[in-house]
Amino acid sequence: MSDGRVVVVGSANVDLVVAVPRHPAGGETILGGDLRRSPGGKGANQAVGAARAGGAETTFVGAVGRDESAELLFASLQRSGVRTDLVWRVDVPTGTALITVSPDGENAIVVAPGANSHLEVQQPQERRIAAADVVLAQLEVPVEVVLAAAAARRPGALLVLNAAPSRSLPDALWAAVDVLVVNEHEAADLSGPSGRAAGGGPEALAAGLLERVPAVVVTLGGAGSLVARRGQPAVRVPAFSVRAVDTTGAGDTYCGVLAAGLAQGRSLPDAARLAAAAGALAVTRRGAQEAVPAVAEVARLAASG
Ligand SMILES: Nc1ncnc2c1ncn2[C@@H]1O[C@H](COP(=O)(O)OP(=O)(O)OP(=O)(O)O)[C@@H](O)[C@H]1O
Repeated sequence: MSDGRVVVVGSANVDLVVAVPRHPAGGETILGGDLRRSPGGKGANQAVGAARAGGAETTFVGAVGRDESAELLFASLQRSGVRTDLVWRVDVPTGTALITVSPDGENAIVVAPGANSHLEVQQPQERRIAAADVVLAQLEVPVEVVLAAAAARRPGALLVLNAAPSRSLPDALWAAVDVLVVNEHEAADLSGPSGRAAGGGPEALAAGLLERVPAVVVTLGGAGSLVARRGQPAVRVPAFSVRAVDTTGAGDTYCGVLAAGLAQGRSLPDAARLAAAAGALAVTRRGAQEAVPAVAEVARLAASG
């Protein structure tokens, strides 16, 4: 099976995380624990997933500033084997997520998109996209960028869209998507009032979304995922049973490995099984990119299921 070529187009952020006894109220100052800085952003996380856990030849197309945060992101991407030669450097701070975590594990997050808002797809990026088997995108960068990436694909190459965070999609993007990956909330948001009223379960939501795209994957956390394709019965992909420590980044690891599997010529259900193994391993470790497992670990867990 070939390595497969994936181009991930999306966001890169540095996560600044502080544990707090409780979230502060407006106007209040509280003391928290030590500051943790870690590489994140859905695009960068998914690129690490595709390369490190999925084994695909992966290019990340994103934008960062000329600051220390950018260096942290480059180091993490490159450590995982992601090609970073087409990442834009702009005169705007690198995207930053300010995250406080309370003892019950609830996060409060403010994102400053910074450089992510300045991402562009120009000729060098278009050429790399034209050589890809799969283009993987999310919605933390301007939607015009996702459309430009979709337009640069060669015939037969797939656009996998992780429609997160939730926002409505323009018709041109609906028309370009080959595989839509959403969690249950995102599926309900994209389905609108009629989809939600149809009974609400993942099968019903996926059936509604199949009217707009040829294939849908609904991720269901510890309950696994659902793979639905037009004209075929939907397939439930069970989760692997693990001790969850930190669920951050499970969805991103899943998306990266799903894209890698498709680029390597696997069927959607087969790619989803590998993605489930990678997502399960990711929840056993803290952090986002730091928690992404290696290909061999994913293969071992997948073979045990
Ligand atoms: N607790 C868990 N145990 C085993 N597998 C899990 C667990 N949580 C997630 N996974 C795997 O990872 C996949 C993606 O997780 P999830 O559905 O939570 O994505 P998400 O909502 O996009 O997550 P997030 O944005 O928080 O990373 C699941 O479909 C499942 O296969």
